[in-house]
Amino acid sequence: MLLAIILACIGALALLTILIYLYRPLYHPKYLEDLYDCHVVITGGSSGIGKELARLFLNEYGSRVTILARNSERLEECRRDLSPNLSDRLLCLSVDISQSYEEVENAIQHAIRHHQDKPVDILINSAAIFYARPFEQTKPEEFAEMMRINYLGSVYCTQACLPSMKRRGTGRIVFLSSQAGQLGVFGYTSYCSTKYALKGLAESLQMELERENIYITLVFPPDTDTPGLKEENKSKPKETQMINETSGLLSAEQVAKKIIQSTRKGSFTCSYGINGFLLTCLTCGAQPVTTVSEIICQSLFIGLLRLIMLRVLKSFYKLVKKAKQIP
Ligand SMILES: NC(=O)C1=CN([C@@H]2O[C@H](COP(=O)(O)OP(=O)(O)OC[C@H]3O[C@@H](n4cnc5c(N)ncnc54)[C@H](OP(=O)(O)O)[C@@H]3O)[C@@H](O)[C@H]2O)C=CC1
Ligand SMILES: CCCCCCCCCCCCCCCC(=O)[C@@H](N)CO
Repeated sequence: MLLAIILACIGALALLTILIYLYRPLYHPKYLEDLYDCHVVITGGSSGIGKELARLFLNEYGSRVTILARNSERLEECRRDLSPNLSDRLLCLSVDISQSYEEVENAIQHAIRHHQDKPVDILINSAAIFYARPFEQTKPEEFAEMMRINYLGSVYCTQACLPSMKRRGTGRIVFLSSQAGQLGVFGYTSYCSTKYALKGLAESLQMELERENIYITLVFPPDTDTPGLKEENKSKPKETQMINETSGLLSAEQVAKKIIQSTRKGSFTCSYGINGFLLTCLTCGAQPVTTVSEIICQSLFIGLLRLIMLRVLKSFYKLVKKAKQIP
């Protein structure tokens, strides 16, 4: 009996070794050791997660930072907060990333000139708008606006930064998706779609850019304590609130720190907490992998995770039904 168990274990180990050999990670990004003097462009860097990222890059790593956002007053306030001594390492530019590609391109060119012709090393697409609202209460133009900012804005910024990355054969591009970019949630018909769109963009783009040594990170945070979330909470349907609560609430600093870590590693995905980890494992589909542990978790657990997810989903459907009865 004992012998049979030992043999089975050895067999399983051998099989696993062969599998690991056959299924090596798709690519091996080089770890970004030195962030000092790196030029980091952060869209939506005047608030929330983007602002926290700007703070960390500036103060912890000594990087050069360019922030793009619309509201000039908020940008000015952000400049005073992050760089009270008016360092020229921080450039804040007022631009709407969703309006015209030319405008975005001019802003990026301006930023490169400002930072002593340093091309963009890291682009972080954090700018977005979001609110939770039932489908029928969302106007058609609101769907268009959200897609323009959250999706097209990220496309424009990426296109404007890419040529200089390609020329040098190095670069990192980050897209802020959300756990709501991994599953549909009550009240997020417009928002989820924009975040799902980023997944298609990121996967296709990584296939084009891996040979150029440019790596993409797709980030899936749960609710994060930011001015954007406070605004969203003012009119959030209780169904959305209850579903989101199951994944907890993080601080912008927690989210930003892990984004920097994952970007340095060049990981394709960046997720948070146990729910985030399981959700990312479950929804990996045809995403690229960069580590053996991802391959093992995904191949061993997806079936089981699907069963768990169906239970979770059932509880969400129940909760939504119940909520209709509560005035
Ligand atoms: N907070 C959360 O719970 C979660 C957030 N996320 C994602 O993380 C990212 C950051 O979120 P968060 O920090 O909460 O957001 P905030 O609402 O706090 O900040 C959004 C930033 O984007 C900028 N922005 C919005 N529209 C435009 C535009 N058209 N052009 C340029 N800049 C724009 C805003 O500045 P201005 O208005 O002045 O232009 C602001 O700086 C978003 O992509 C969001 O979807 C993901 C999961 C959870
Ligand atoms: C098998 C694994 C089980 C996993 C459980 C899944 C729980 C999902 C909760 C969904 C939370 C969505 C948060 C969106 C936050 C966001 O993007 C907004 N705050 C921005 O507006």
